[in-house]
Amino acid sequence: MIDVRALAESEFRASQDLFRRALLRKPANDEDWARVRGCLEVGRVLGAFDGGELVGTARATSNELAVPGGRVAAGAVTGVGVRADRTRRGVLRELMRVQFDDVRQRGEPVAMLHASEATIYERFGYGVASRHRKVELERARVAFRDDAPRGGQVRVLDRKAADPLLPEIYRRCAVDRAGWIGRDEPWWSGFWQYLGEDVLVAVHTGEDGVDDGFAVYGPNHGERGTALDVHDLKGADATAVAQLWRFLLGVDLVDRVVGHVRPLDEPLEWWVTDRRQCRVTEVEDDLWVRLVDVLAALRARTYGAAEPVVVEVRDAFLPDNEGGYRIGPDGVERSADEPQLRLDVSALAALYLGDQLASTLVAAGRIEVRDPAAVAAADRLFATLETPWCGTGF
Ligand SMILES: CC(=O)SCCNC(=O)CCNC(=O)[C@H](O)C(C)(C)COP(=O)(O)OP(=O)(O)OC[C@H]1O[C@@H](n2cnc3c(N)ncnc32)[C@H](O)[C@@H]1OP(=O)(O)O
Repeated sequence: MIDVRALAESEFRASQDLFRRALLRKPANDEDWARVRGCLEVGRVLGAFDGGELVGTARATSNELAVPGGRVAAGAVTGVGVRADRTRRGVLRELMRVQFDDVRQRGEPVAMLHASEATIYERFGYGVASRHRKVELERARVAFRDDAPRGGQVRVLDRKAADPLLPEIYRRCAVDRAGWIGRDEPWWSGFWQYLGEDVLVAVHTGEDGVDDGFAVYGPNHGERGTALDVHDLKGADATAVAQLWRFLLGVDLVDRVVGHVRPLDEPLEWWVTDRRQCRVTEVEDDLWVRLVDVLAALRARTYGAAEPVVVEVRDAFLPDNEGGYRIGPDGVERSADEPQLRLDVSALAALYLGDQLASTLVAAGRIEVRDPAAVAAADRLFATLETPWCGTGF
């Protein structure tokens, strides 16, 4: 019998050690623990017990998620692990059940996570809501086109000088892209600690004198020469982003610049003279989203101009979400009308931020079509101009 409860603060470190062991890592040293401790919220660190022994853990922090046309309160789930001698006995299933109850009670319509494996979370109703890519550019072969955006100034700062500036610039860079999440002070200190001392920061200042973008990067010396790893790069507009890339590609003694966790629609290949030099070496799932309260989550976003569509949602794990929803530009209601489309809540997550078109999920067999006219309408309702992108690990 598995018993899941919120852990007392005195139990937090044991749960973190269990999580790290589950990820095949050593328990945290005191310095790492102090950093992690700053991220933990009392009441949101769950422990699963079997016969009084801690055998699994999962935690969440209170955050928000940008959705098309708005923001929604979201539980950011992380620290999920089950002791290796107790896996595949339903421990995670119990943790997920209790965590979703808690997320709902806190009035968060959505839970979100980054997954260690793509095979774990769909059964609990999560779906891939955004993706990211990795890009590599051979510095010697890359030149910016004359028509690429240009303007403002880039200055280099060391980490300490950048520390107080970046949270504010990050907020300024949120613009309207779905997938953005908040970064609090413990997040930033964890980020700096994770990257260590050998990173630099470039800050872009716009023509108006306001800092509106940054890149966090560091050298990586390997068999293929020296790469600049770009760990984080955000800009309030295309000029800030292009100017930061231009700067990075101009740093001396560097063979390659590697952008990690970049948005799929970043127009890098359009900015350079030889687009083949912008090599996309990975496309991966970024944010997994779970619509815990489907009605509230659907109501948190706006929709494109199209006829409303009645969608039947299946949700085996949280069955009170099951049923029909009428989704249109004027809002979302529960509906008892004949459904035009049927889909699982995990497939709805793939539509939610605009990552996938309904027609793609129809072709994938993930949406059952009762009324073919509804497919094009659903495409127009859910589509967004920018691809969703989170780009923030947690
Ligand atoms: C957000 C994050 O923190 S991501 C980090 C996740 N943690 C890790 O990857 C650490 C290593 N792995 C683990 O600790 C565990 O294997 C966990 C947490 C992934 C799964 O815990 P378990 O207690 O074994 O899961 P549980 O027994 O509840 O499984 C429920 C279902 O998921 C399936 N499942 C669980 N883990 C996996 C997996 N890694 N791959 C495929 N299927 C899985 C089970 O087979 C079971 O399927 P069923 O519903 O058809 O019976």
